[in-house]
Amino acid sequence: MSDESATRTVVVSAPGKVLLAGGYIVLDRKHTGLVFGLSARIHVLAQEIHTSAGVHLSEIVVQSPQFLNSTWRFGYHLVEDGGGIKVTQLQSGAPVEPNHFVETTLNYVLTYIAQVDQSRASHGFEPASLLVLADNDYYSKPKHSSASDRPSSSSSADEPFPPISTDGASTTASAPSTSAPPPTTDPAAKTEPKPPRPRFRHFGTTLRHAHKTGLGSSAAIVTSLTAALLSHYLPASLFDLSTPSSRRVLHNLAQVAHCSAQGKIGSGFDVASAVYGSCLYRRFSPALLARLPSPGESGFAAALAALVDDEGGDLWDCEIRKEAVSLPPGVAIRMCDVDCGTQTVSMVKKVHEWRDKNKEQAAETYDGLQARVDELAGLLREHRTEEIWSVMGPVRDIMRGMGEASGVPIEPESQTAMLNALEGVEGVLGSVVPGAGGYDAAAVVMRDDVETEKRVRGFLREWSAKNEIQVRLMKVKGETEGVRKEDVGGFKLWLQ
Ligand SMILES: Nc1ncnc2c1ncn2[C@@H]1O[C@H](COP(=O)(O)OP(=O)(O)OP(=O)(O)O)[C@@H](O)[C@H]1O
Ligand SMILES: C[C@@](O)(CCOP(=O)(O)O)CC(=O)O
Repeated sequence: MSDESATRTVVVSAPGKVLLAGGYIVLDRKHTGLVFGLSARIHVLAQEIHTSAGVHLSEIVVQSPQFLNSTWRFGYHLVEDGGGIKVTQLQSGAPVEPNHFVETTLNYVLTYIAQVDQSRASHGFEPASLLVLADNDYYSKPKHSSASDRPSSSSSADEPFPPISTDGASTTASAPSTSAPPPTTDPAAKTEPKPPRPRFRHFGTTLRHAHKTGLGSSAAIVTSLTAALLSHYLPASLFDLSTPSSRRVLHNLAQVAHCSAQGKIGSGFDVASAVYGSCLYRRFSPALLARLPSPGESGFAAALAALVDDEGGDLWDCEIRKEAVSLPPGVAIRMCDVDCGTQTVSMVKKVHEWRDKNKEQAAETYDGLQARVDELAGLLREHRTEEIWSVMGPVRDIMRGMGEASGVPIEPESQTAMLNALEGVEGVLGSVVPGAGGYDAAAVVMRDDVETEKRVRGFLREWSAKNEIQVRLMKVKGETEGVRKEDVGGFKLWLQ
């Protein structure tokens, strides 16, 4: 690797999220939500593609080597009338399902880069490879994972999956997946020590069929992909992730791209926490995005850059209060995966229908929940550990009430039964079905010690057996840090 390309190789990671309190109300600018970042991160490694002498490539390749059939190749072109850069997914060989979040992010970020770095227009974008590596907790465990947790020989050979070393890092770059040993049924193999769990597991399925746990994978990937592209293509004088102004650019650009990919239905709390980590969040005015042309439309590039740069500082009216949020020492936020997942969009639609038909009751409920959000943030910030239960219980009651009134399973009965019992375990301080509720992973606020963890694991094991379901305590913990640059050295076995 030349010195020049080494400096352009970058790894960025962004955290997942848990909206501990404030689901639904945070969609309204009148209200706020209490969101924690999570230790589960999505990493994006950006590097140049080296071609043989005389070979000219103009491609951006995004790969998620933990999933089958997850290599997306894009061509790109400049659209006339200031329509920006548009990417087109290239198909070669077996058809690959589009990745809407990745494609949309490329359209927005490449357009922004071309607009702010005018010198680039003359030579376009050098080909680049972007590798997405998600911490294992973003998806439920595959039911029949092989002993090695690596792809079987049936996975596509164009999906590099380096062999795993004992520390979870891979040992060679771009080794075809066929190098993984096939699953064995030899009974003698049972006596062999279990191979170490890889840091980035192969899920043995396509992304579409993966069971997500609800940690905010789309916001984390849009944010880390945006940051990786900006860091890779722009000189440090125009983008430096360690500066507040560049973080603001990243936040604004990732919000716009994520909102567009999501169909403008979210409050943006997940992107805010992917960038800034834990915070008390008030959303931006939805009108902010209303005037922005779509990618490819006349004037899109200039309007996007003006919106993202916000030179006057008066466009983005969201509030991200980091100082309002912390965790008492010795207390952790943990997550319990119930291996189901939830359709947030249809739940939001139904809750809004109820809110619009029952204005008074809804306003009372929303105000009641807001009071609890503020109280809970205050208790945690002031380290009043013994009082946590006294606010988390009422948060659950209000969420359950809102679910019953609107006919939405915000806290489904099965979750109610489990959380009630779980709250009886010594060391558990409170629990909640976070965010929109439903069957995403439940959040548990508990003492951060091995004894409590043992008791909680034991409880979940028994609960799973008794109820013939699969509930498990995930490794992930609440943490405060947002997006960050990672040491490329830790990923060198994924380098090309
Ligand atoms: N590892 C990955 N590689 C590439 N794209 C990914 C990856 N993980 C998630 N995505 C993108 O994010 C989409 C999932 O977004 P979705 O909003 O449904 O989930 P989520 O953000 O995890 O949900 P929630 O907000 O409930 O946690 C996928 O369809 C894909 O476009
Ligand atoms: C319902 C909502 O307020 C929270 C959704 O949270 P989650 O994706 O279920 O963690 C929607 C939003 O704020 O984007």
